[in-house]
Amino acid sequence: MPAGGCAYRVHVPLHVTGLWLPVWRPVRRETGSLGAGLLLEPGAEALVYTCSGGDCGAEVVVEGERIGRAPSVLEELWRLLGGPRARVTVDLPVPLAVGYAASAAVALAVAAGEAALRGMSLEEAAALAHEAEVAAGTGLGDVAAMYMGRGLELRLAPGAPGLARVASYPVPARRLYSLELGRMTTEEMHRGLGDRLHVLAAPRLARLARRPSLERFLEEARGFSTEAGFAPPRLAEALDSLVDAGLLLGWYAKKKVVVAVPSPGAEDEARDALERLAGEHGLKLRSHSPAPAPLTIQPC
Ligand SMILES: Nc1ncnc2c1ncn2[C@@H]1O[C@H](COP(=O)(O)OP(=O)(O)O)[C@@H](O)[C@H]1O
Ligand SMILES: CC(C)(COP(=O)(O)O)[C@@H](O)C(=O)O
Repeated sequence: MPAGGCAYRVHVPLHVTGLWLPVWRPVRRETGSLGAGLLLEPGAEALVYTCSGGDCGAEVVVEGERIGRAPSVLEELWRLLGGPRARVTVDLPVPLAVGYAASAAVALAVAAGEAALRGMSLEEAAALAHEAEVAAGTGLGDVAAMYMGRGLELRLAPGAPGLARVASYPVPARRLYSLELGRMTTEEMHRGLGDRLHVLAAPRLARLARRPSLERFLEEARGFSTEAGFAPPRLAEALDSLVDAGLLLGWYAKKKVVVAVPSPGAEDEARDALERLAGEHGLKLRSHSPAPAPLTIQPC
């Protein structure tokens, strides 16, 4: 930890996409995705310090354990910034490469910290974090969602903050749950999906965009998850039966994370049922709340 106190505190919500359509453009700032996802708390918490020379850079702590090497997205970000000029410590409440868009949260937190000390606008910093995500192959729509969205977000125009258009809808649940099935990088996921991604996601996204609601999002994202093979069939059956029993409003999976939204008033019962399911399948259960705000930054 640097000797002086921190200058800024940055908070970035997590994001789990349920549907996405990559939009590739010659320029990384314009590349992105159309799609929809849920923004979740707790998110990444970062402390920003002034630094000199070898002190500058980032430290990423995952569930209390400092990781040995910085995620690749930070190498891309620093290349765009001409090297680090701040010391940023980022605390993540979830692991990397599961599906919580942890890589984007780290990039955005570090970019916001760098911007604050350099007098750069937050929007420009967020655009650089987006470009770094695209260059690293770790995300397309996560930075825009985290910078602009809250609750349920729909990405209506692709690209970096400044170009993307994001519509947000409040999520009427105090608690949401996630189950972790293992690790999968974004690169592995896209390699596995190949051309099927467009065929599976496009009609579902079009239906959601016509009549956006949490229920429709969950229905379309669940359908996509099962078609894409993110949810093992036995687990999908068990989750569907919790929906049929009225405990869950819905669920979906992306990469190796399942998000389950309880029915209004059934949060405790849903948690008990998910705890049993997690035990049976040897999975990690986490509790979240819908993020009420996008990225925030304040003096320490
Ligand atoms: N223990 C680790 N230390 C450093 N980097 C890691 C570690 N585990 C995963 N990574 C990197 O973190 C990034 C995770 O990004 P991504 O696959 O998009 O997943 P996420 O959904 O968490 O953003 C990848 O670049 C991956 O190589
Ligand atoms: C799906 C993804 C391309 C990657 O998301 P993650 O695996 O969380 O890094 C995301 O950025 C999106 O555009 O929706």
